[in-house]
Amino acid sequence: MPDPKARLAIALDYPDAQQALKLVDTLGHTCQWFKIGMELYYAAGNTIVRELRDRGFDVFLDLKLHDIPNTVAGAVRSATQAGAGLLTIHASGGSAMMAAAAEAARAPGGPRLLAVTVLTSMDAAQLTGTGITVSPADQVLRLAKLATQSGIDGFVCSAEEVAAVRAATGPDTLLVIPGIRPAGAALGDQKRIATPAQAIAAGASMLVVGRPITQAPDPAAAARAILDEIAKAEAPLKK
Ligand SMILES: O=c1ccn([C@@H]2O[C@H](COP(=O)(O)O)[C@@H](O)[C@H]2O)c(=O)[nH]1
Repeated sequence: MPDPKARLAIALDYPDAQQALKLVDTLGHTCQWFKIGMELYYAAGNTIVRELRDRGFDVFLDLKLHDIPNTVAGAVRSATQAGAGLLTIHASGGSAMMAAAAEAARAPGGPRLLAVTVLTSMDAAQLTGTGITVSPADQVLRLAKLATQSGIDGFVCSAEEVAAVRAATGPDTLLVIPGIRPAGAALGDQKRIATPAQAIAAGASMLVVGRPITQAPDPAAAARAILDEIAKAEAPLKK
């Protein structure tokens, strides 16, 4: 059975490195992957990426790049220098942007690229408001196929779409799933959600969890409970 630690990324959504590292220290080596999003990266840049790498952790840089191809390729090269293992771009940036990012990521030490399809905070009504009148599931599949053709390694989608994306893109595709809420957890701004067990059973490769851990009274216990849930959900798939 794969180590459940390899299947969980903790979202360090903090305004500065000090608060982020306090949580990292609280968790000890319960977890292996930490996700740095825009809030922390704009405050602490590549310094926090290197700090986590120096402590022996893997870093998922969730910058959701979305710009013209030349600019995104340059951003991928900058992220490569910091040593991030995973980096996100927005699939809605289009095939030329994704192909330029994929080419830049092929440099030695480059990150695996994940294309964000439809944000898990969006439901059908919000998607329609942006002018996209197909369902979130259809839009996720459309963008996943486009990203695959553009040379992208994996996708970010919700647990609601993961089985369909897995069927369309194959067993080796990296499918990373945020919007994870253990039973009874507050939804916050997330709309397309699932429990850790549901997401793993549906075919997720890796789960992203932020507030259910970072805002828990005992973050290390919350992380351990999610790792246990992942391990139990994995077991039936291995029979
Ligand atoms: O579609 C997406 C893409 C990225 N995210 C990020 O994941 C975490 C989720 O945090 P929670 O506190 O567990 O809701 C956060 O950093 C988002 O930027 C996402 O939620 N949905």
